Amino acid sequence: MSNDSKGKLIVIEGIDGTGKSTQARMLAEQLRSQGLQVKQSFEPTNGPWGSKLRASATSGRLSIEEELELFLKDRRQHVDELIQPTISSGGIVILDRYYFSTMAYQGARGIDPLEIRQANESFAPQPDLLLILDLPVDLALERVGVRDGQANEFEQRDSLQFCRDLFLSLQDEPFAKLVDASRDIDEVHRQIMENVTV
Ligand SMILES: Nc1ncnc2c1ncn2[C@@H]1O[C@H](COP(=O)(O)OP(=O)(O)O)[C@@H](O)[C@H]1O
Ligand SMILES: Cc1cn([C@H]2C[C@H](O)[C@@H](COP(=O)(O)OP(=O)(O)O)O2)c(=O)[nH]c1=O
Repeated sequence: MSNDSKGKLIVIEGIDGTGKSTQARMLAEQLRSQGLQVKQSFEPTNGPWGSKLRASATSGRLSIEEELELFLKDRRQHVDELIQPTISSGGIVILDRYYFSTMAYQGARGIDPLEIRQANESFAPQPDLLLILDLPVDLALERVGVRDGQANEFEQRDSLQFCRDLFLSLQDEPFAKLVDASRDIDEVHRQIMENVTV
């Protein structure tokens, strides 16, 4: 589904620990300082389906079928209630994770990423800009480890490698930009701003 609304959808993707939340916050602040209407959001959301998914990350992983169904339900609600209304009214949405994470993380569990993409794009608008924050898995785990004390079910090394490779496979998409997330926070922000023409 192409995004032909007046506003802009900016998506930040990358494995856990690449700095998505940090950069999403800095980008939103920068664009708001330029007088733009910006909504920052993330997936899984804090809605009913997203909350169930978050709980499962530590209480015990759901079956791949249940997990995929919940991510699709969470995203449909997110598109209907926040994403589409905001960009249709000319606003900017900055997302910390979107359906590319589903392609990566549920792809790592054996579902065909292309099928996941097609299922999502039947209702979810493609982004105007996809920022892929790239970082070696070991470096990312070091950052997450420091923050969470231990990696959760989603953050096992081999599946993170699959996810990193999946994200990298998207860099040739017309809307994608690869960002070296190993640089310091301000340098990563500078790289991102180079790609965000308002
Ligand atoms: N460029 C960076 N260099 C070093 N540490 C970073 C950088 N960006 C973020 N961090 C730190 O790494 C951890 C994960 O950052 P976060 O933005 O939550 O990543 P994500 O949302 O991708 O999981 C946090 O402790 C954060 O302060
Ligand atoms: C959006 C999305 C996230 N996830 C996973 C990635 C995260 O490890 C986990 C929880 O997301 P999140 O709370 O955003 O973790 P983090 O802040 O570390 O990014 O959900 C999927 O498996 N599929 C998806 O479609």
